[in-house]
Amino acid sequence: MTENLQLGALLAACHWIGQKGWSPATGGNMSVREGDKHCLITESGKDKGSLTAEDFLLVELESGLAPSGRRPSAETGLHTMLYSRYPETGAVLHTHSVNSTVLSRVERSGALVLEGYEMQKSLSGQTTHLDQVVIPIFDNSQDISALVQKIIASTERAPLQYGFLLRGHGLTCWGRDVAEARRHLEGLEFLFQCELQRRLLEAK
Ligand SMILES: CSC[C@@H](O)[C@@H](O)C(=O)COP(=O)(O)O
Ligand SMILES: [Zn+2]
Repeated sequence: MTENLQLGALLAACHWIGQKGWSPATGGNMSVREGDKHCLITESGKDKGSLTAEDFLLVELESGLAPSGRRPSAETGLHTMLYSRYPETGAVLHTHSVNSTVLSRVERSGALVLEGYEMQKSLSGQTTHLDQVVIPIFDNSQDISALVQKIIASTERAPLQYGFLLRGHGLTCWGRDVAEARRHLEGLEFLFQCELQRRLLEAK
């Protein structure tokens, strides 16, 4: 296998995520596309803030299995679903920040709607604070296959863009490459913090 040129950028992103406190206690998982049929994803149970290249496993998109026999992330199915259904996806970041965990519970509906923020433009394709950015929220489940099926069913109503929240669990976001996925993560986390503070201050 030739070297994946995105892996260095992903490792740097994982270390940055660790420093931000967005993947505490082994939470989170990260991956990059490796051609049409594979991705490289974090091994299950690793501390995501101190990963090395050896902690990434080659996984088949179709089966979700690692030919090496090692155990990929418990949430591999969410990554392989994104690479399989959205061929432009090049990198996926799943994190467990306090803000994404809390906001996904405070908002009880099936989506977080963000509007009025200049930083919405950190998301590719967004050009104005006047538009609405809709981040779907799916109820958390330990049955990742069932969760993937629910998410796929929801895409018939609206295709996924940028990211989605799992209630009480965290954020999964992606991009065409690591740099874009990282910008989406940082932009969304900024927006989540603004939205939580706005709701707190405006609460009667
Ligand atoms: C710290 S428990 C978190 C896990 O259950 C899971 O949600 C997670 O994000 C990390 O799982 P992993 O199998 O290491 O990829
Ligand atoms: Zn998780």
